[in-house]
Amino acid sequence: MNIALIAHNGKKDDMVALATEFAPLLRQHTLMATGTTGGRLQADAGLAVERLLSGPLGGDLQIGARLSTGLVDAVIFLRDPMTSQPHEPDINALVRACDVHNVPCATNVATARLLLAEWARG
Ligand SMILES: O=C(CO)COP(=O)(O)O
Repeated sequence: MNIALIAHNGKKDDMVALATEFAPLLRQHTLMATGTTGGRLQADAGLAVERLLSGPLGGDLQIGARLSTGLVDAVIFLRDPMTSQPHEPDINALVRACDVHNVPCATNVATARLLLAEWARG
């Protein structure tokens, strides 16, 4: 599967912890991420990740465009609901694209865990 991983700054530590815990599973898939998230996943979780643009520079839109053409099978997007983002329209566009194309999109750690645990089950 092609999996997109994205985390806002306040959630990046949570993303690294989640990815580290599920690293054996994630290594079996093709991973992409927005720029800064991808850097953390490479450096701190030891994962091979394709890094796209940073979110505020269009990374969410890149992932949304791929997803809309069938190139993304699942999204883990740890959004920070306590911090407003300059690129809120891009974020909404990505989440909307997931709904339009019926692609699983976990926006918090609890849901991400359910998804990952289900994939780990096979
Ligand atoms: O802003 C983001 C998602 O909306 C994440 O971007 P970065 O991974 O570059 O911080």
